[in-house]
Amino acid sequence: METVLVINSGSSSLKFQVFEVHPQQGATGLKRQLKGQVDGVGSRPRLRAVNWDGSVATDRTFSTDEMPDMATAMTFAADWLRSTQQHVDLFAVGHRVVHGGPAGDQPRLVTPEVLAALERCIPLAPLHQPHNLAPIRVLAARRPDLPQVACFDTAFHRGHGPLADHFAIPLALYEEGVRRYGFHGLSYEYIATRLPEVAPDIARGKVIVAHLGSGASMCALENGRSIDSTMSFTGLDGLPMGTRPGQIDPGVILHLMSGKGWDAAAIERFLYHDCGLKGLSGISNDMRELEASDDPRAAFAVDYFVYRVALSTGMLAAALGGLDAFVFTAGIGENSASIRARVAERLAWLGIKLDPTANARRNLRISAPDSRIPVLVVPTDEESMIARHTLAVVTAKKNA
Ligand SMILES: Nc1ncnc2c1ncn2[C@@H]1O[C@H](COP(=O)(O)OP(=O)(O)O)[C@@H](O)[C@H]1O
Ligand SMILES: CC(=O)OP(=O)(O)O
Ligand SMILES: [Mg+2]
Repeated sequence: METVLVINSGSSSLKFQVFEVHPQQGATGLKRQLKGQVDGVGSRPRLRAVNWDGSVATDRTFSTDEMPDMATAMTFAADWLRSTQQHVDLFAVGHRVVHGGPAGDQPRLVTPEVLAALERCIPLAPLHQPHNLAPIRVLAARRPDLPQVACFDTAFHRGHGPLADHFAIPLALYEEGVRRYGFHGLSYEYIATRLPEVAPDIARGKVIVAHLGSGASMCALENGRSIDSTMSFTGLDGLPMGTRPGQIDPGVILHLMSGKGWDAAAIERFLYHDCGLKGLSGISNDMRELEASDDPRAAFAVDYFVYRVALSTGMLAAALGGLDAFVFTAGIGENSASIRARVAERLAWLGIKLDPTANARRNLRISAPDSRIPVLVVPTDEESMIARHTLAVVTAKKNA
């Protein structure tokens, strides 16, 4: 049996899937065999994987001492995968690579030149890119014959018009690559391919997708294409996240530098690791822990998150010039009925109204029948999007 292995490391999780592959059947020739993740990295690490039939392949919790960071998460997951996948023949490996840079408008077969270009993007995604590239490098050294495909979070947004793609800074910097790239593109692309299947009535319309996870952003889709997004040059912009502040006045950074004498490394650590839900609450970056806490600082951090999702909805609805549907996805969007309810309450002025039972059950449609705008929960699957791209890129190369 030949397989495609997909690796996706996020800011608090490492996700992987194994697909059986039949290249001659094209995009339909992928069948999921195994789906797993290490989540809660930094709070309560857990490695869990399920087989294609839903049976549990492994389920293990770790202390934060045993698994302090994403690098150790990667080692535990790789060791476990090696032990279970001894008899399979790898056809290709697909990787989520968060930053594709100015040239990253589509998935790429990894070559030394591609890898070097992606390494230059590390400063633009320090929380993700090193973990995205580490397994590519290890596999390239061990198995130089094995095709590897890099799929970029930024690629789906590369069709943005110039108004959405620029900062108001001198154009020379835009030419150097200082642009509003946008991220979570593999997730938005997957949702855009899912909507015609699950909600054909709205799939071609103006849709806001809220990808609310440890990293969080929102995207304005029109006819399945990205028009604008809350994240920009790096994954720091837009919504508050587990440990990132989201939109912040650059004057704060100047103040940290000249008022408090912080250097670039200290500021980078602060912005990527100490802000967001963790910074505001002083308790945790994990939404589950904040929702379970009765500490007022936890409640404030949750309020702030909900407020900023609602503000960004107004902004993206303006970018679209209207709104036909709102979609929740990712860790928080798929699993927290209370966050969905609270966001919807703040959007009542748009005519949004949830059906509490449908929301509690996480139905596909969670809006009330008389809601002016349908609200959906569509579970994302970045890995299956990566598997499809990987199969297409490798097959095209073999047929060339
Ligand atoms: N039942 C739940 N209620 C609230 N938040 C949840 C729930 N399940 C998961 N989450 C949150 O989802 C986030 C992780 O989302 P995910 O999309 O997997 O993140 P990432 O890919 O960025 O690591 C965490 O903040 C976690 O607390
Ligand atoms: C870009 C980003 O923030 O990704 P994640 O949500 O997986 O951390
Ligand atoms: Mg993610």
